[in-house]
Amino acid sequence: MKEASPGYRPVTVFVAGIAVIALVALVTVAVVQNKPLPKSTRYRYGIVLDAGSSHTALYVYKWPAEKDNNTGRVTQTESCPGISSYASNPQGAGDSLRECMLKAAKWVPSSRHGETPLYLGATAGMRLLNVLSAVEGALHSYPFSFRGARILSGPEEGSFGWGQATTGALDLGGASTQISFVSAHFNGSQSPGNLMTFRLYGNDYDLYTHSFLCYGKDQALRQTLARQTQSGQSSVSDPCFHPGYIRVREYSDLYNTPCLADLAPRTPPTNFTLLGTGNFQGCQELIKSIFNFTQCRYSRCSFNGVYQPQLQGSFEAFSAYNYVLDFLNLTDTSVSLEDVKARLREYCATPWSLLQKQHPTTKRKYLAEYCFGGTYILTLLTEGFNFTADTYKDITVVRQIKGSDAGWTLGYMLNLTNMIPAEAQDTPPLPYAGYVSVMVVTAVVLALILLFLAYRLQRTHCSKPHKIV
Ligand SMILES: Nc1ccn([C@@H]2O[C@H](COP(=O)(O)OP(=O)(O)O)[C@@H](O)[C@H]2O)c(=O)n1
Ligand SMILES: [Ca+2]
Repeated sequence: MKEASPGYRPVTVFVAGIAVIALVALVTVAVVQNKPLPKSTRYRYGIVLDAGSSHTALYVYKWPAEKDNNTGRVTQTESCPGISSYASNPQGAGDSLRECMLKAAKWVPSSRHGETPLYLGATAGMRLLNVLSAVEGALHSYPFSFRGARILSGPEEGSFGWGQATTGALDLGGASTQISFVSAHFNGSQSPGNLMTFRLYGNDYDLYTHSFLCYGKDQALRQTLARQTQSGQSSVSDPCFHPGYIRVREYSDLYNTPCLADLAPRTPPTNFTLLGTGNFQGCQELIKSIFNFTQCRYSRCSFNGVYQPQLQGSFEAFSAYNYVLDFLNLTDTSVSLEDVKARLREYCATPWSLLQKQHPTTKRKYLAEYCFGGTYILTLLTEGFNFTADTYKDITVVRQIKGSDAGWTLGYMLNLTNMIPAEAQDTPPLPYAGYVSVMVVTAVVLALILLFLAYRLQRTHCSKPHKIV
């Protein structure tokens, strides 16, 4: 009997060869071919300027380049001066955004500048077209893809700030305030002007939304001052300011707003002296006087004859709701309305001199107005929007919604870049890491099977007794 030859059979060599080639090929494809994009181009960016009544805010958004539907993370924000204050100096309005825009140019990788959309949306009191056109000119000079500056309508301002079907949005700005929510009792037939319809992820939504111009925090305050100066008083005792607060204000300055058009006394003195008395109750009465509750031609109204369906679901409150309630330690809405009132009663009565000592770093203008702000918020929510002791708990005060700064800017950008998905998404593609893992595991398993097969073939070949021919 002749000993079996120790050499490999060609079929064994062939199978083992295939195994090695398969392994190398698959790992190569997985690792080399599907290399992630270089860091600087892995993301896309979008910039939105929110030209509000009190300041302009810049938001830089960032999302993975392969997934336009995965938008929504705000990466940087910056506050620039308000462009409305440049009404008489349009050139200055454009220049005022320079610092903000230079920061944006640093934050967005330069290879992405040219394709990064840049939008400016102006809200509420910003109907100053000459300023807007100057700003447009200035924004064209940056390396981004500028897509225009425009004024948002009230419904747009309200509805783009709304993000989740079950959660309403409450936005309190300086010039206007917005309320938006989905209500089973609303289909637009009662009041078509308050209806915004959306198709999102395969569902249709009928959103109720209303923007109250002149009922933002600053314009509401001016309205209360107007109530107290209608006969050209030279001194005013204002319950919404702290005891000991005293300030001389100019009539021309106070009445220099469309919200108080035709209300200015005919021959007022130049100035009036504002004296704080720090009385919550009195402040609330004064604030109530700027709302009209008497006329309503619908089944139900909020105020000023504006239709509002029954409140429904939870709410997220942001902007000045957040600034003011955060300062007053009142963002916890599980605190009862009675306790909120007690806190405001005590806070408004705090002497101005003491308050300044307690908060040396807070901007004086803001500090002086938190008593008014808190009282206004409480009154707007309960008397205006009809929140009750019970439904007040449904409000969450937020700075951010789902990781993005709360507000209308993200919705505005997604809408203008056609990135709001109307239909439900297909199963999402495998992320890069998942893809590589699947490829490597498949390759290794395949190679192991083939190597095992080769080994078995070789063994059968060696152990089988060879026939002697
Ligand atoms: N840190 C801040 C910023 C703004 N505010 C006030 O919050 C209100 C809304 O500010 P905003 O800039 O969101 O208003 P708009 O510019 O959108 O009209 C204004 O009355 C500001 O004076 C504040 O109390 N604390
Ligand atoms: Ca705003």
